[in-house]
Amino acid sequence: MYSGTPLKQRWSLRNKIGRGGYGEIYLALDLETKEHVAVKMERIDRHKRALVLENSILRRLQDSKHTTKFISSGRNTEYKYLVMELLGSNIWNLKKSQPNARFTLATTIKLSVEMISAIEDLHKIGYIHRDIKPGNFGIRNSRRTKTEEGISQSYCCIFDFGLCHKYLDSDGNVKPGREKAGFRGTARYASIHSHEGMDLGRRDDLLSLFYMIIEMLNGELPWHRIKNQEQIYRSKKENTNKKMCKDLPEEFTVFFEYINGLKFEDEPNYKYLRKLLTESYIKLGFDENTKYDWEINQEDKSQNKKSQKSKLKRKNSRGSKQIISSNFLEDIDKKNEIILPSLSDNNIPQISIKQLQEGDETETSSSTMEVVDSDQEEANGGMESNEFDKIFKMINEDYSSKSATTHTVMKKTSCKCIIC
Ligand SMILES: Nc1ncnc2c1ncn2[C@@H]1O[C@H](COP(=O)(O)OP(=O)(O)OP(=O)(O)O)[C@@H](O)[C@H]1O
Repeated sequence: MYSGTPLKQRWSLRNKIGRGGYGEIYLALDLETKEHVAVKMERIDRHKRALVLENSILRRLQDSKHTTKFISSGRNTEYKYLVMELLGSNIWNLKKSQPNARFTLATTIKLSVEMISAIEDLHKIGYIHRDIKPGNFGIRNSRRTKTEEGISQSYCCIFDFGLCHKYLDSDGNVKPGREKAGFRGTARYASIHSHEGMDLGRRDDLLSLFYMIIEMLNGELPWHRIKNQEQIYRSKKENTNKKMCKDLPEEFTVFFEYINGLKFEDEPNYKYLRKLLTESYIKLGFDENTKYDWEINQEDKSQNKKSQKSKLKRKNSRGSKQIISSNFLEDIDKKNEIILPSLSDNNIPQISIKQLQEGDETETSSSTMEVVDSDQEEANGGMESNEFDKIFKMINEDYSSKSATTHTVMKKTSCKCIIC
């Protein structure tokens, strides 16, 4: 774990918010702007140099609304680092926080449409992702725009480009598929082609997305509890699209059949796929004002808080002694507090930083790539979702009291409190 001085005298690292196959991600405070950012760190002695590839791809993707904003990159004596926009929760954590750990059809379709755009943007710059999974998509909490198909978007972002592969040659042609390629990605979401050692193409990112769609809707995939890669493969073969799409609108079957019919070199018709899902969305009676599940839950919670607060006010004004359930009195439970460090940071020692060069990119070769297991944590960037919840809750609290330099106090569980 990094415990050094602020990077480039500017980014002061706080909590770890993610860890993965090759790096660790920290919440950091930009001492100049006082904004929170995300910093991905990779040890300098790591020979696979995934962060260099990630840095290069992220810079090239800056015209896309579906990825994080690049802020800076560099290295010190021990680490390479990449500073980027901080997103909210990733999709895995959001899904886990919903009742039965699943999304409604409306949310799943909306997210899927955005994910198709995110994947398309990456493909357009000549790369395939090869590790499409819920832990690699996050939500940007800013205003939304509409897609060509009329659905609101610009909300869901893709990240983690460390396993990307360039599928176009320098003339912009699709490179011929390699006869034999090793397994790539995360077993739970990997396409059958990946299990079979075939070279991966654009279709495989979409096939992984299809598994994600089923998981978002059902909460789990049929092979959810299987760890062994070979058994996961067998389960994927047994659970045909017909079985998995059984209770879903017919557009999902059409979606699967289309991507399943793509050949290695085929360019997917992303617009067609978005249109299919949007049609199903409209048929089901949803429209652009339909909210994401977590927005509805948040609204419910804040409505509850408001009504409880006003009830409390009324009762207090009558001068009575009350025992209340204190979900909303989160900031006074000293027994369960988490301390968010002060926003002010003085004493910043000097540190020498060398910027990464734009062309300093490496394409991770198949022989050196890592196989990522389908472990639950792996779907989520290596962190338990409750760890994320605490941290992102802290950030929200922090923003609401940003001018203060004192500590923000939060509670972990609900309590009872006597109000006099
Ligand atoms: N910009 C960001 N804002 C907020 N959270 C982020 C950001 N980037 C990454 N994370 C969090 O960190 C987790 C791990 O990030 P990322 O997938 O980039 O790391 P990794 O080392 O490549 O992981 P893996 O090996 O699991 O793919 C993500 O799931 C996400 O929750």
